[in-house]
Amino acid sequence: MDLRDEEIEALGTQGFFVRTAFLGEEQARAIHAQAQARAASGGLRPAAIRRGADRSEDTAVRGDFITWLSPEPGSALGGLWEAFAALGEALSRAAYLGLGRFDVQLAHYPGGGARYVRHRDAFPGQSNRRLTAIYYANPDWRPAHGGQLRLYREEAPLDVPPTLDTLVVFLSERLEHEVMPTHAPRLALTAWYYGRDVA
Ligand SMILES: O=C(O)CCC(=O)C(=O)O
Ligand SMILES: [Fe+2]
Repeated sequence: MDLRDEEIEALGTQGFFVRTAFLGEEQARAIHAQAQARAASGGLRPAAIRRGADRSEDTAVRGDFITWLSPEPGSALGGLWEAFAALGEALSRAAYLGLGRFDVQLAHYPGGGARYVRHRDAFPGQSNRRLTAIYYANPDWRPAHGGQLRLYREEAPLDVPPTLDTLVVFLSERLEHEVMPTHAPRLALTAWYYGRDVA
């Protein structure tokens, strides 16, 4: 996969970049269909948050339902997995991030105002999550559906709508972000990449 110079530069200066039309419409729709079927199968669980040492669920903080994926060669989600792998390799080469393995989560926000309050995905010294890559699988997303990803960069925050085939990449320790209240079902597939020094 090819990274653009401006994407590598934006990652360094702003801590993120956004690419629309990442895989193309046909592949994106197939990913949507498979993700949607997984969400409808009832296999997703309320996401947990950490409060001190405890794992707890608090839908006011985080209202999505999640599952962790495994590679499924030959399927649409398997194709996305491969694209995440290629992205990690390209970023390691181009941006010297030294990325190793990654986990992939499917998250479904059911609508009804479900959100995820402002947070960071990693804290220096506490976690080895280095990079977050989020891929959205929502055809026909409209402004009235809300659910933007709000990125707290140095200037005024940037709102990214979770439209089909949009990819957002950011440094996990650096960028605070938030999922604005969603008023329609919203699907996101997120890869978290770890540093190479972790087994
Ligand atoms: O779905 C999104 O846009 C972001 C979700 C998020 O921030 C997270 O799961 O950590
Ligand atoms: Fe996050």
